Amino acid sequence: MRTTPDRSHMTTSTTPLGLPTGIRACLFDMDGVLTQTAIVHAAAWKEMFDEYLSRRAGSEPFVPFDALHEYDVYVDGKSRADGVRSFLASRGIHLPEGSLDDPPSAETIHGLGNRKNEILLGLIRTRGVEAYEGSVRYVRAARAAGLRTAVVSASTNCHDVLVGAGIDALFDVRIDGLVAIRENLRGKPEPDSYLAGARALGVEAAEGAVFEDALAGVEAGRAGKFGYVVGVDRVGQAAELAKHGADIVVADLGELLGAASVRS
Ligand SMILES: O=P(O)(O)OC[C@H]1O[C@@H](O)[C@H](O)[C@@H](O)[C@@H]1O
Repeated sequence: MRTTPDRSHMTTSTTPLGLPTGIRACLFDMDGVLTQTAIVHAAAWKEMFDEYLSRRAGSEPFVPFDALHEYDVYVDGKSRADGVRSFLASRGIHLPEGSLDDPPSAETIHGLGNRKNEILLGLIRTRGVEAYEGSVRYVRAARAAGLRTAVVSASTNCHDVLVGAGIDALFDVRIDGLVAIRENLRGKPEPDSYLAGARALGVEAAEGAVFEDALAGVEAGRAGKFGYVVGVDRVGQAAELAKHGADIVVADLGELLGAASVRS
C-alpha cells in the first residue's frame, strides 16, 4: 500500500524514478531499505535486552523487549550506543557509558551494545544477508538515469553487509557508523550523516532524495531539508513514517519505478 501525505509545497513527481524533478542524488539507508537485515537487528536487540532485563528481574518484574514497537521507537536507525541509551531510559534505567572496547559481559552502555553485536554477527553468519530485489532494481535504475547514489547507515557493520549482499559496487559514497564515529557526526534523527552523504556526492540537500524505513531516519531526512523523503514501510508503520516526515510511503522501492506507478 502506498500513502501520500499532504505536502502541497512539493513538486509533483514526474520522473520515471517516481521522484520530483530536480533530484540529482539518492541517499539510501541500508538495514530494512536495501538489505533484509532490520529484522535481524531487531532479533539481536531482543535477545540482548531480554537477557539483561531478566538478570535484573529480582528487583523488578521482567517485561520483555518488544521487538516491533520498542524497536521502532527507541532503537531503529540509531547508532548502537544511542539505541541502548534510548531504550534503557524509556525503562528508567541509567547505566555508566563504559568504553567502546568493553567486554560483552560489562553492564555499561557499550558493554550491552557489544553483547548485541556479538549476537547480531552470529545471526548474520548463520542466516547470511540478502538485498531486497526491488531496491536493487531501483538503485540500478537511478544510476542508469545518471543519479549519484550513497548508503547512509548507522551501522558499523555496513560495509560487510553490503559486500555479503553483493551490492557494495552500486554506491558512490558510504557514510556508516564507523565514519560517524571518526568524523564525530551526530546519529539519526539528527541530519549529520545524510548531510555528509550529500556533501560527499557533491549535491545540495534539496537535490537529494532520502530513502528510509526508520522513524529516526525519516526525521533525519526532514531535518536536513532534503528534496524528498521516501518512507519504506516493511512492518505496517506507514502512518508513523508519514507523521515523522516522509513525503511518500511505499512498501517496496519497486513501486516507484515506471510512469504507471507515479502519483502526485
Ligand atoms: O550495531 P551496528 O551494526 O553498528 O548498527 C547500529 C544500528 O544500525 C541501524 O541501521 C539499525 O537500524 C539499528 O538496529 C542498529 O542498531
